[in-house]
Amino acid sequence: MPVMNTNASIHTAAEPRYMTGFGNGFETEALPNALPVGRNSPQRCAYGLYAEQLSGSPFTAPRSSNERSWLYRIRPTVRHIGRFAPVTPTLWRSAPCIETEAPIAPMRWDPLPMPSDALSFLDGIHTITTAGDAAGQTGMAASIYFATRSMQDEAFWNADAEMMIIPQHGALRLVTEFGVIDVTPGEVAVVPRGVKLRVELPAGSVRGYLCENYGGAFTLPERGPIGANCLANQRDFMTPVARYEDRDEPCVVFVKWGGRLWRTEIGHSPFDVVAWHGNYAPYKYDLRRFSPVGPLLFDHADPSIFTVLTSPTEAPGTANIDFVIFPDRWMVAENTFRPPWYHMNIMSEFMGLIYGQYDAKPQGFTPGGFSLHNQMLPHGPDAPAFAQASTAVLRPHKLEGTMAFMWETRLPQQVTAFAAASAALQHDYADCWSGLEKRFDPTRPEA
Ligand SMILES: O=C(O)Cc1cc(O)ccc1O
Ligand SMILES: [Fe+2]
Repeated sequence: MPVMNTNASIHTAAEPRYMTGFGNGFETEALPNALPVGRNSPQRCAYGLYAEQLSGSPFTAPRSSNERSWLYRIRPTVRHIGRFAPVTPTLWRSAPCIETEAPIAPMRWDPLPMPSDALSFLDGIHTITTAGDAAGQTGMAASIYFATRSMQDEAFWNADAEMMIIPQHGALRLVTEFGVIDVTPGEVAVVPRGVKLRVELPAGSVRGYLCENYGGAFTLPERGPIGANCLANQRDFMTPVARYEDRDEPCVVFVKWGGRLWRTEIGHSPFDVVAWHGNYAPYKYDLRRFSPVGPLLFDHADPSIFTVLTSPTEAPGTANIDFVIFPDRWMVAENTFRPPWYHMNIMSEFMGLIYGQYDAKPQGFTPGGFSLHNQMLPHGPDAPAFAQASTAVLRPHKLEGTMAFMWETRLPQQVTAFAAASAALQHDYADCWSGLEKRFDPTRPEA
């Protein structure tokens, strides 16, 4: 049965409504019988709507990765564009972007302060790292976003990337062609490539993390021996019901295409989809619904056990991006150094902290901050974390009120000039390990 949403108002004040599931063939209509039954392209669509397909994968992609939706809209998207003009570049960058010769090192930044000037979500994207090549559909960009004003009579779509938005401070209302999504810190939203959106701020200024995924669309990881349940469960993903605006007022449409931002002006709202069906649609997920599975007796498992979503590559098990979280969980392993081990990794790791404290870095990694542990560069718990974890009496212990995340990519990440020159860069980051003195004593095998 199609999900009915008869609220055809242009206003977005009403609470959004969602359908649940991941990658379903959803159906939703904001007016009764707006969706054609049993076919995609009738000779004439109901209500004088136009039918349009949005393809997220090549037509011929295997069924498991084939993504497309059918949209029934007031005007086809070809009528949502005029002549495009380039926008004066902001601090938003795309790969490839090699603009600094900053020496290789583990890097960490304090939270960037909230700007005081009027910034929309688009104005306030500050890119920190890029990897791969947007045109080659490989790699990613990690940015911090700020916004101090809602987008109004403005819309945009990202032709270069799927976007994962992780609010860290403040709520966002994402008005999309497919419907409206509200997200707050603790939740994440994913907007597929090509989907138009407007970002509103229902409760004031915001800050958060933005991942642009140039590669394969985020999907759920394989579950292997874990079986059918736990980790991120399909039913906890939420996709909005159809909602449209029938509004003939001027609107500026921005498009991120070819690593540049373009703008065009039209005379109506592009959020004019009255009904849609398909499996290519935006969604949100509450990270607190993730059911962690971990070592129940001894040792520290690889962080891949906490993968929420993965962007695959052609190479099995080799992600373009793994989106991994470190949520509340019990630590129970016996005779174990419980925090992450010291390591070097062929993948490169961008980390952020949404709230709380991260066990490997009790100091210096604060909510809103971020770090980069690039390909094959060493890192691990700081000296205070080592001292604590290697001497603690090991009882079951709950890590509570914490939510760190990692975007881990197979590719090296390039730091932008903005990030390299930022006053928030911690030049003394490496000092957090300087207390790890030589402890070796060949006469004391018992340590
Ligand atoms: O470096 C980090 O803090 C992230 C991380 C966590 C973990 O538990 C194991 C490996 C890893 O890279
Ligand atoms: Fe790591």
